[in-house]
Amino acid sequence: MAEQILILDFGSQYTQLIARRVRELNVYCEIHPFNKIPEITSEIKGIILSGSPCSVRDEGAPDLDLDSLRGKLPILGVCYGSQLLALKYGGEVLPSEIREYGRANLSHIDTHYDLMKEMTHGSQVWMSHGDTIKELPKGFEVIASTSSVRVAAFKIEGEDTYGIQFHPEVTHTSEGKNLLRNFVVQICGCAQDWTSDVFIDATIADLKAKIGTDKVVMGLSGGVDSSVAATLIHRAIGENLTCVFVDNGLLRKNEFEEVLDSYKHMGLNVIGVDVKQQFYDALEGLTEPESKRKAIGRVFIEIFDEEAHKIPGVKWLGQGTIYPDVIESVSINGPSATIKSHHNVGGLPDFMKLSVVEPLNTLFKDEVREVGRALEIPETIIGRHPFPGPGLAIRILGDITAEKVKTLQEVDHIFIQGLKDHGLYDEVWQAGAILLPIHSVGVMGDERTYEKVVALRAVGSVDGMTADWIHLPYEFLGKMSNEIINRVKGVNRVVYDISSKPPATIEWE
Ligand SMILES: Nc1ncnc2c1ncn2[C@@H]1O[C@H](COP(=O)(O)OP(=O)(O)OP(=O)(O)O)[C@@H](O)[C@H]1O
Ligand SMILES: O=c1[nH]c(=O)c2[nH+]cn([C@@H]3O[C@H](COP(=O)(O)O)[C@@H](O)[C@H]3O)c2[nH]1
Ligand SMILES: NC(=O)CC[C@H](N)C(=O)O
Ligand SMILES: [Mg+2]
Repeated sequence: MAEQILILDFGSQYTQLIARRVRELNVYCEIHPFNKIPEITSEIKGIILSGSPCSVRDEGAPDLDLDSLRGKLPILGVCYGSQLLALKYGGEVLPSEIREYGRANLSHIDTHYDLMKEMTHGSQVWMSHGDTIKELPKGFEVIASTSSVRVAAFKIEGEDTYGIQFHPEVTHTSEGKNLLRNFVVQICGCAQDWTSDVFIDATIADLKAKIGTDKVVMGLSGGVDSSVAATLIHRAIGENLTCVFVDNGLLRKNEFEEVLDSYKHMGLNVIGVDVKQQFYDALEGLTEPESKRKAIGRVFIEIFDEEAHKIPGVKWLGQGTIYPDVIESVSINGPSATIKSHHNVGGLPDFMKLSVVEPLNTLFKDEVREVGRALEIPETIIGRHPFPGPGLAIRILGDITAEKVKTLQEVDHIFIQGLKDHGLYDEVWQAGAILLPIHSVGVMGDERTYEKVVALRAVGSVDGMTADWIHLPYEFLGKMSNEIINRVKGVNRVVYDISSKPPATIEWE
């Protein structure tokens, strides 16, 4: 892989944003936990120390061996990272009188320093801290201040080590991108040549070297991630790739046929397997969300294993795993709390004697889409809303039956088609319908009804990590409600989900 910036994570909610901003500068970067620092190879051009929910004054606060890094390559400490630098070398960090959260303005900037080049007086910055650097160690110079924070930025004399109290990665810091560019390009000397094309060439070469003449079997879902991953593997090894598209009985209306058809035009070798009943049997009677997810994950693996055995010489299982899936499973204190078990993360069971190949496990969703477009994958696939592997099973609250799936497929179809017909589909990052396990009373044609409730959900997001509900036009929502209640038997009430993530999640289970 090309030159890169290493981001050491102390657990800040903004660490992923730092990575995104650096990549937007066409510079590759990776996030690693502060206590699992990788080998510092010559490809690493600089280090960013992230913020943290911890205080440097806490007993057992996250710490690392800065002596082994300082002076060897450029370092930028952000918030906690800067406080750690100050404290460890003899400075003083104290609780600030007021917890500084929100907008502030740089009242003093020393633009002689590379980090501060082209930053303007009064520039808005985003603060989020409870501690403040009262005294800097000897040899540390203040290079920017706000009216209430004297040490808003510092540099260590004679080396490219910097600290900033504010968060350049947050868009509320109006010149944050300029500051990060100063660090990554001026100070670290990165060439800004990391593009989709570079990624594609390097990945194909890497896949060729790794897989050689072995055979690969891969689960293909019609979604963006697996389609892009399969195309990359196909470019690398051609006919030695076999894709398997599983009809788990939890797909959307007509999806199995439509997706198989769209892959025909892409030259991929795709086998469709109809194993609906196997999934329904495994799900029978299960109501608890995690039990449902685990059962689905298990059957998926069984099916892939069966299919792999049908192809002589298969050594690899291809997966469409992307970077957020990986980050979520390696937090700084070991694996983070399991919020939802994604069925494709966590390794394969022992009985599967296959190695895993995941060409997209360093990319964010929007980057995957960019790569897909560069590979000229049809927009009908690249522009698709994400759809979870466990499918409608996590949108049917309670137990799963074929009849409930049928009902939800009809509702989902009306909603998604409605979004397309009204030019709203591309305004929305992901949308779907949820079948609730409750009945409510209605009246239809003078008759009392006692039928099911569905919820509609449409969110905006960049990478699914955070999301906001979309303000769909009332007229549109009204129309959808009418159509659903009139056309789908057994549904007499429609509600719209107005929760953002966090504190809710996109899927209900
Ligand atoms: N119906 C399916 N048949 C075969 N493999 C599947 C199926 N559903 C999911 N998978 C596998 O599980 C992986 C994870 O699914 P996930 O939904 O996260 O990604 P995706 O479907 O490729 O993309 P998207 O997030 O855009 O839907 C996929 O990359 C694919 O390898
Ligand atoms: O392939 C998948 N397997 C899963 O188990 C899974 N769970 C959630 N999702 C998708 O991930 C994104 C974030 O979802 P949540 O906010 O519900 O966690 C949303 O895009 C969800 O649709 C999944 N995708
Ligand atoms: N955002 C941060 O890194 C905050 C650092 C530390 N927890 C503080 O409150 O000052
Ligand atoms: Mg999917």
